[in-house]
Amino acid sequence: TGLSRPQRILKAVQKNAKKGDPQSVIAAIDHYCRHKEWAMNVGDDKGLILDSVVMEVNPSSALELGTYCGYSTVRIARLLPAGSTLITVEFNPHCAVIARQIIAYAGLQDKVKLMEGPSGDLIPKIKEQFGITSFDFVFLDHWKDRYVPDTKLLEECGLLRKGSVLLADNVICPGAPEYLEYVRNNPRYETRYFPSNLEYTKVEDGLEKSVFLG
Ligand SMILES: O=C(NC/C=C/[C@H]1O[C@@H](n2cnc3cncnc32)[C@H](O)[C@@H]1O)c1cc([N+](=O)[O-])cc(O)c1O
Ligand SMILES: [Mg+2]
Repeated sequence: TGLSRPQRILKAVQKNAKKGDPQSVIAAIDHYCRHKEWAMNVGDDKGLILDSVVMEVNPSSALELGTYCGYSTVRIARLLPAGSTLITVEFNPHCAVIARQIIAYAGLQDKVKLMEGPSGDLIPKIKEQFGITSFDFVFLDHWKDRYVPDTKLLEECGLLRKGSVLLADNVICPGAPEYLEYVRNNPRYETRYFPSNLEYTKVEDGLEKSVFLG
């Protein structure tokens, strides 16, 4: 059979982006997914909101749940200060192998640690494995029914501190209703919705930014 969608996205990067230039990698994926073949990257419109929150937080330690092809991994890692680390979690080995190549093509492999496996199993291992005490920033973009259990797990594992910022993709489309219920009715979070559109479409979607109050 032919190439998979992640493989076609990697090919578009190798063909159209400049090695070591994260912005050109982002532009190559956005162009391919807008004009050739849709894919579930956070995309350029919501990506600008992601960028602004990452720049505001300026995290030393960041976590991404759901790497997919590494598009948002590149978006986040390119903005991290020197010496910072982004841990990204992906359980599909085929996606992981593509994401590693896209992250390396952007020249960001020294800032990113990709953990292969299910978030529910890996989150409890992060402290011991990476010596991380807590995350300044977390981007949730994996299966939408995992947002609540993994947020609770991050709390239980002591990986959130007063001021940690959670940013969740797709809270409108495909939707994460339980997650919105959880953070909006929880005195331990200060939460705000950033309206936008589903990647590469005119469909309404947005990001929910939630600050953990400790
Ligand atoms: O379904 C969506 N995202 C799910 C993302 C899934 C990605 O995260 C991994 N994953 C999942 N649970 C995991 C647990 N642990 C590790 N990796 C995990 C999956 O292997 C996949 O690579 C989605 C759908 C649309 N859409 O319009 O339909 C738009 C979007 O922006 C989306 O993000
Ligand atoms: Mg998404």
